[in-house]
Order: sequence, then C-alpha cells, then structure tokens
Amino acid sequence: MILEIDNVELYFKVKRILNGVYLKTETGKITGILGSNGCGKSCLLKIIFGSLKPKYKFVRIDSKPILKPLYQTKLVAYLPQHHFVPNSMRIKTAFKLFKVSWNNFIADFESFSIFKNVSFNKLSGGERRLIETYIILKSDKKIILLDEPFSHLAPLHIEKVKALISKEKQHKIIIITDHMYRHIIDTSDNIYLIKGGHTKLINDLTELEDYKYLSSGTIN
Ligand SMILES: Nc1ncnc2c1ncn2[C@@H]1O[C@H](COP(=O)(O)OP(=O)(O)OP(=O)(O)O)[C@@H](O)[C@H]1O
Repeated sequence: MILEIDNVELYFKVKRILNGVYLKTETGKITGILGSNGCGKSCLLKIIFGSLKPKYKFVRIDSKPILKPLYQTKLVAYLPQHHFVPNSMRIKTAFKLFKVSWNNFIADFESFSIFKNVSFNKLSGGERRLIETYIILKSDKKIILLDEPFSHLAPLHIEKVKALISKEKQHKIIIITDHMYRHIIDTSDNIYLIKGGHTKLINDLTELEDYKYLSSGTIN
C-alpha cells in the first residue's frame, strides 16, 4: 500500500500553518516527521487521520483519491499527543476494545502484569503512555500514526517500543513524530522536516543542520 498526501493548506484564522506539504510512504516503511515547536507536525497527523479539516488536502492510497476522512475507512489508528483512553476505563478493557493480546504485551512488559484490572487513572504518565502507544501500534490497522510516542517513557521502554515499531512496520505504514530526534532518526526509513509550512524530504542528515532544525555539528 502506498499513501500520499499533498496540496495541504491549513489556516487558523489568517495564520497560515501548512502549505506545500508532500509526503509519500508505503507498507514496510517508517516515516519520521521532524520540526520545531508549532511548525504543524501534530496538525499534519490529524489532517492525515481526518480529524482536522484544512482548507485543502489531497490524500491518495495506491494512487486512488480518498475523499472521506481516513478514520472512516478503518485503515488507520492514531496516537494523539495527549491521553486518549478515558480515565475510568480498565486496562484489560482497552486491550479487548483494540483487539490486542494482553498476554503478548505481558511477555514484553512483565512488570505491567499487576495492572490488568486497574483503570487508566491509576497509572503514572509514562505507564499510561506506554500502554496507549502499544495498543495503537499493535492494532490491526494498516496505517499507524504516532504523535510523540517516546515522551514520558523511560529509556529501556523507549528501546522496546522502537523494536516493536520496527517489527510492526513489516505489514504497516507507520508515520511518527517526536522531539527525541535521535530515536526518530534511528527508527525511520524516510524523514521529512516541516519548515515554513512545507515538508522537505531529508536525503542527508546534515540537511537537518542546514535547515536550522539542529545546531551545526550535532550530526557529526
Ligand atoms: N485549534 C487551533 N486553533 C488555533 N491555532 C492552532 C490550533 N491548533 C494548532 N494551532 C496552531 O498551529 C500551529 C501548529 O500546531 P501543531 O500542534 O501542529 O504544532 P507541532 O509542530 O505539533 O508543535 P509541538 O512540537 O510543539 O507539539 C501552532 O502554531 C499552534 O499554535
């Protein structure tokens, strides 16, 4: 499956956030989106998901235009930047709802076995983020959108999530954004930088310095 998005124009009142966006990705690839605070990374993910309606956008799957919001096609799962599972929901209910195996989860994250019957508001921010990221990543959707999956996670959990992302990509399209740029660089097959409302495909990592996303000398 090939997913393309272009001709995106997003305004909030008269403030132009995105224009001249082009992004292309396919099954088996992880696409990283980088950019400074407020450049439009989260908005772009919401536009792809379909929950934010810009002035213009053009989404194609395998060259066919998709006119309805992508979330209505059942092809996509989206991890927003903020908690999305209701506080009162029990962990086991969320796994059931997303049709994700609790036993497989515990095999990877043994220390979480105590949480099966606990509700989400009893978890720490990092524990909650890990579970939310896991159920989105392992859901049976072909397109996975991850907004800041590494924030609040401990280093060992970040490494496990990176390994899971790399495993899941074999049969999924994964688009990911995070300020932990080294993890994005490690994990991604393609990287786009959003700058001045445009996406720029990064061919050489030193371009991240040239475009002033990173200070010079960071890459080498
Ligand atoms: N609902 C809204 N109303 C008005 N402006 C908004 C709204 N949502 C986002 N914006 C503005 O759009 C711009 C892009 O926001 P977005 O959340 O996509 O940034 P981001 O690149 O994800 O930033 P960060 O890395 O800080 O999370 C910001 O300037 C933000 O203030």
